[in-house]
Amino acid sequence: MTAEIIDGKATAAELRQKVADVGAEFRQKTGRAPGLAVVLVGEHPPSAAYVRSKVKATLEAGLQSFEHKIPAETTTEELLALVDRLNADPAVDGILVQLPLPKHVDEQAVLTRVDPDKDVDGFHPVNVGRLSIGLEALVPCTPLGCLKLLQKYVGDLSGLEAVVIGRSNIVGKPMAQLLLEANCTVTIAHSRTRDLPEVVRRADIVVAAVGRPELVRGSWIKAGASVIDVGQERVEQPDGTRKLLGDVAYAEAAEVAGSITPVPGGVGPMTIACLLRNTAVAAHRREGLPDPEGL
Ligand SMILES: Nc1nc2c(c(=O)[nH]1)N[C@@H](CN(C=O)c1ccc(C(=O)N[C@@H](CCC(=O)O)C(=O)O)cc1)CN2
Repeated sequence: MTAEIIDGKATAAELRQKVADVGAEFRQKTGRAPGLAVVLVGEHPPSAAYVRSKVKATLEAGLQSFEHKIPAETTTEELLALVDRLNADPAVDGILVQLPLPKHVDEQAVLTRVDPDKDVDGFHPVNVGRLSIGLEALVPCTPLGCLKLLQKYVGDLSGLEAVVIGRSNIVGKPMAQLLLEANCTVTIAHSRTRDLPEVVRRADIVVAAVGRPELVRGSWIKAGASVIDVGQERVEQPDGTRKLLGDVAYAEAAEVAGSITPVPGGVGPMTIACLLRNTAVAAHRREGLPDPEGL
């Protein structure tokens, strides 16, 4: 079998266009565009690149962008004071603090200071709790993007066996919650899981979010399964070039799977599209408008 390639780039472009349409309608109703504030602390090159992409995508969708680039030496207290100002700013519907933060900053204190109604990353304990009991919440962008890809390419997920590899707060845990909400039978596997290949072999859906390049081999994949690869790491090749690799050995897995995300061009673009989606949703809720349809 040769797997269908799950096109995250095209799916993200469709979602971004929908956000642009919804944003234009919102502007007509309220006289302003939904606004997203992005905070970058320091100059970690990959984070700076992600923030540039987020700002560009925000402006292309016709949303308002507020960019705050602050020095790496910024203290937790100074960052909390900035978050307080953004919480109080009526033009800001969404706040995103780019991770990772410098080591001296209390990350949990910062994420917990963001107004849960503006928490477009879905990392605030209120949103984490709401997601876990099936209430309306702002949901983390990467797992939401994975779910949208699965719903588009697989359809109804009800009753399917899903294995999520990785238990991070940003991807693994919320991904498992979303799959459970979609009526999958969910296993969360991690570094202490015994016989990981055997656990993965029973999955109809595999989400690999473990940060270990090409850990998941083709021989682990059940024929016809859908494989979502969240990993991305630049790995030096024998010829000295650096290649972006996912957590799944793509060529091997694509011979067995029913569908699979590439790296790049799979999950990554969906993360940014879902950020815009969450900003549009947050703006509607803050204005007391019904959630926009089709997002
Ligand atoms: N506050 C947050 N910080 C971080 C998040 C997050 O969701 N919120 N996620 C990651 C990084 N990230 C967004 O911030 C992100 C990662 C990757 C991509 C992406 O489009 N990747 C491309 C490949 C890019 C390349 O060539 O290097 C792809 O997969 O096609 C977008 C966003 C950590 N921090």
